[in-house]
Amino acid sequence: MGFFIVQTLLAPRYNEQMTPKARKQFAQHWLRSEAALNQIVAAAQLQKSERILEIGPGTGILTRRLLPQAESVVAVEIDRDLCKLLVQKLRSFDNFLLLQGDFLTLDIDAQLASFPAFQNPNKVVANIPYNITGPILEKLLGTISQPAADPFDLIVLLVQKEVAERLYAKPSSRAFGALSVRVQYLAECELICEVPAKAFSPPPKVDSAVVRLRPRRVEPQATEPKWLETLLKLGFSSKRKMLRNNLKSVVECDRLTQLLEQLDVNPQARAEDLSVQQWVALSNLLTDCRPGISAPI
Ligand SMILES: C[S@@+](CC[C@H](N)C(=O)[O-])C[C@H]1O[C@@H](n2cnc3c(N)ncnc32)[C@H](O)[C@@H]1O
Repeated sequence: MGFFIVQTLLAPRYNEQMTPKARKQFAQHWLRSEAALNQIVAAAQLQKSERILEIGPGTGILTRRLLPQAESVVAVEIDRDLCKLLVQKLRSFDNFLLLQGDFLTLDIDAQLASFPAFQNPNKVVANIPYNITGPILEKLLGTISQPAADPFDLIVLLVQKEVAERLYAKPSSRAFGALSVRVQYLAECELICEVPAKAFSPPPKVDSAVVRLRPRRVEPQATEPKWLETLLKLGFSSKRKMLRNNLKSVVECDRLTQLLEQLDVNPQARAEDLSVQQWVALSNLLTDCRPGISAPI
């Protein structure tokens, strides 16, 4: 068994040594740094029995390092011309499967139905296109109200540094925001290393960082996850305002003050001062404020 491309490709012939011109439309920046590649692979803590999903293999520079260390690698690449190149480059690996398509819309489980050796990848390792980081995170982790049914064991991603900072930010820090709460509700997040723009060709306008996400099997439980999502939207709607002002359409100031004190939170706190656990606790205490629920007598 070699590798498979789901759609038949007609593309220019590539010399394996040449690096294809990066296409802006697909946010292509080729990683050049051996040090960064080594850190990504080490962060994935691979076992030979593991199945990897890679998003955007590009020229295959990371894929080539993953293949000898895992049972299988399935990679999703949108650029048809690159798929042609990858097929040529990685033809000697029989544990590689290439799917051509848009990661965001591709039904990967359905595509893998006829390839048992590649089904149910348990880790994700990728240098992703930065322009779709949010939707990729959502597809991998799900949302607070709809977490991934069968979460990955580990996700290692190279992302824009500014996004990375938000993912692992601590409460009350500059970077802590609604994205931090949403993602940290679903996964433990840690910084592995920073990667300067010059580590890529062509260099992106921003620096990057490798992050490791460990999806939680038992997440901090919100009794009404949709309500928590609504509260986060309201709470972070105006970053400079105190939380009690941002939430005044759903709860009276006095009651919120009392609840915040009960949670050991300063009543003058802003949304970013609450930890994920405090957000969950607050939403659980405020379930009676949901639209359509009458206030307690
Ligand atoms: C930043 S480059 C990384 C390439 C390679 N992994 C590396 O480290 O050099 C992002 C890759 O994602 C691919 N890509 C962009 N949008 C995609 C999408 N929606 N689905 C799948 N792949 C996509 C690009 O074509 C490109 O190969």
